[in-house]
Amino acid sequence: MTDIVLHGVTRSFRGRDSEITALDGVDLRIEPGELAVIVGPSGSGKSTLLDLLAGLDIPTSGQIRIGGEAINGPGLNRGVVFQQYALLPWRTAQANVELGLEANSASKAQRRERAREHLDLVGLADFAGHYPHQLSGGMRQRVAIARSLAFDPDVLLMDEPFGALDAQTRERLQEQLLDIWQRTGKTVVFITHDIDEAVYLGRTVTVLTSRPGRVRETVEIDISERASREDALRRPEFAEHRHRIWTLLHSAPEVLGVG
Ligand SMILES: Nc1ncnc2c1ncn2[C@@H]1O[C@H](COP(=O)(O)OP(=O)(O)OP(=O)(O)O)[C@@H](O)[C@H]1O
Repeated sequence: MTDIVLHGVTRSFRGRDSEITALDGVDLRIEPGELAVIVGPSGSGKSTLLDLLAGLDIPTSGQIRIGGEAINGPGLNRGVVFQQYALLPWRTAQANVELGLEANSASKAQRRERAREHLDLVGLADFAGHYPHQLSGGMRQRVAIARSLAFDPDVLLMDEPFGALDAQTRERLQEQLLDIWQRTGKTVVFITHDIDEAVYLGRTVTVLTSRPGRVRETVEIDISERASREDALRRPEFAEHRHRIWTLLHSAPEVLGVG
């Protein structure tokens, strides 16, 4: 299991006549095997943070270490799932999952077997031969998750992965993600706008301030004995955490109109 450490991470973008600081001095530690949720107002640098973790972008200053190693680019120790499915339309679900395995040295038969296993893990074993246009939005996103898990990354990075889905599908996938997380023990970083989703999924929820994004607070989500979703949502701790995060988000300067 792998930890993630951000130390003084700043990312600025040069605009036409000014500089935009998306993230400013972010310090964060995510424990090995943790499901860490990041929330923040629009423009607080959540996607920028995920791109930096994925190695798709590099910080202007500061350092990111994953499993003790400095991040300087993309790597097979990290799987990424974006809001849009990013599946290749001309490949079947099976072939899309195999795609993630083509970069490592597995044989064709091994790739086929691993892709099957992971389609099974997301409940899509019967849809292996279907093309993306034959699948619902939720199914496509499950294929994308299977693809990211198939090459067995240490860390799963998810940028609003359920944001484009209807409420019922979203709830089903949240439950499936918790199940996969418990079964695989991966370190997961999950970005969302949705406070209920954050509290339901997160074992920690880190709240960012509005631009420039800084860590406002990391809230430990401590909900005992979650027998089911309904049970978790009914607990007084759920309401307390929800209220705490709502308050942290809404006391941001942007919302008060003073920043
Ligand atoms: N490549 C870029 N060039 C210039 N500015 C950028 C670039 N990428 C992000 N930004 C700016 O950085 C800030 C943070 O953007 P980012 O997309 O990370 O925020 P976010 O919290 O993910 O927002 P949202 O919740 O709306 O998706 C924004 O002001 C955005 O305009």
